[in-house]
Amino acid sequence: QIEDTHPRFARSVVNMDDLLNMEDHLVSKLEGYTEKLSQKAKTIRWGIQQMREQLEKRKMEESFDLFNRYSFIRHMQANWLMWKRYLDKPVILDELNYRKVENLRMPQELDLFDASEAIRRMQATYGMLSNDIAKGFLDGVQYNSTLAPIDCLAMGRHLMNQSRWTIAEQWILAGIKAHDRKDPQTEMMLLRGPTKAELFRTLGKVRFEMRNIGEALKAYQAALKHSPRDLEIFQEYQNLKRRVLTLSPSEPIREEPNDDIEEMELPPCCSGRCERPQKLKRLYCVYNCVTAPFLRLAPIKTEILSVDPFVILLHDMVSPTEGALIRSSSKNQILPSETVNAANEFEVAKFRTSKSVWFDSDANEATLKLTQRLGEATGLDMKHSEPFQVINYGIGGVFESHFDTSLADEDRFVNGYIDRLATTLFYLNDVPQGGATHFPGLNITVFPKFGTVLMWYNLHTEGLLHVRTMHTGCPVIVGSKWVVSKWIDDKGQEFRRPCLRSHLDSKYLSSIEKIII
Ligand SMILES: O=C(O)CCC(=O)C(=O)O
Ligand SMILES: [Fe+2]
Repeated sequence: QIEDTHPRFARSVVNMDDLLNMEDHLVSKLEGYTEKLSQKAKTIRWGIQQMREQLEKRKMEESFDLFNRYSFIRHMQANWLMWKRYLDKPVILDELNYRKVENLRMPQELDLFDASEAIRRMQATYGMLSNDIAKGFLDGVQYNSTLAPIDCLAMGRHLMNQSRWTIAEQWILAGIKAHDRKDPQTEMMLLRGPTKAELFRTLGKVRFEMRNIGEALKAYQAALKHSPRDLEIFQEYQNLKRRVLTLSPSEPIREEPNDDIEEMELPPCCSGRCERPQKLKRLYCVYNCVTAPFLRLAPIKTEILSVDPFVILLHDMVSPTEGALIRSSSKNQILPSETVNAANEFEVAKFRTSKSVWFDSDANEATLKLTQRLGEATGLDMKHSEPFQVINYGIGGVFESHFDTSLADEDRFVNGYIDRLATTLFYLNDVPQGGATHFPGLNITVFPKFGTVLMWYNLHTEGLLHVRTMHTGCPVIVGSKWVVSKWIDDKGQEFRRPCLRSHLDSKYLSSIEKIII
């Protein structure tokens, strides 16, 4: 059981600084250790040289006189004893000060699990091949970094634990290819492996689980070819042959998880390369100068992405100073994001892998300004809105498809209950690759751009949930993603966005939809 306060390193980039500092500390200590080691080697080399010189001298002498003999015997007895003691004495690792290291927080198994899941989801969403990822080719872009065989094997093992055999096989084959690429390997890399035999043996295991018996046996044979004397592999191979003989066709296979569900959660158009529906193509931009008097002086560039549901982009809504202030003040407070589960409890879920922190609207100068600007740009009453939530996603970070509302339609009009009428998402950085906000029902994919706000109504004008507002925070491929969300309550906006029969009557509203023409 992991404590609640564990930093979950893979779920954002903000704790990466801690990890880098820790690595820096450890490396410096290790450096101190190697200095001591080389000092020792230097002393030994000096001793060898001394002894060789003495030895040569002694060999040249015709006969051993008393002094010579005495000194030689003393040398053989005492000096070698001294050397033995010196050689036996370990070069103390106290430099590393393990106790201190233990106190620092090291990534744990759970962090590797998070990181592996992030790659799995990213791969599934963008349809990437394992071997491409291993070679640094990510969704059409070639990067100058690769994954080592050991990383590919770790991915393979992670997927095997989830019975995802097909993709596990792909990763192990990528590991074998990475091995063949013969990137320069240090002694340490060779020491920790994996050997090619280990990779083939794992391949054999996966293929057996897939009931691809012929190929499983072949993989084991390849493993034995690379390590003919490995008793464990040999025994496993023998067991497998025996198992095959007794394998009944009715024996159940450990089935792979259902990918159709996965496609719902991680929609295939996060890349933004899917065709937009025809009726969404004739949309337009306007300068909004109508939802607040101040906008007559400084209109807001507003781009309509969809009329029904109403989805828009508001441009240039954050200044660089405001963005920097929000990001820097959230850094020390940000924690793994929580969501509400079916039992109405908060939990750190698998389908939302980010870190976040709440800020009141008047938390600082920047949040005050953003609140005011958002009120003007939307024509809605910010007194009836939730605090800001600052969110950071790390690599592979996602928020799987969901709705932002929390009530069922029949509960929405019960007195006292408040729901999220609109969502506003401020993008606080340009994400180098991936990380779009995507609406699977509309095929709209919005890539983060600093200072832009994405806004939509979750409820249509009759107050019911608009099912096409389902949306996804797509996996980040490269870099990290900073967003700030603010949800606007339905309660309190009755005069600005009253109930209407149709969104086509929007001209009667005082809120932002009145820009629809
Ligand atoms: O990060 C995104 O793009 C979406 C975030 C989101 O949907 C949410 O916070 O509810
Ligand atoms: Fe959302």
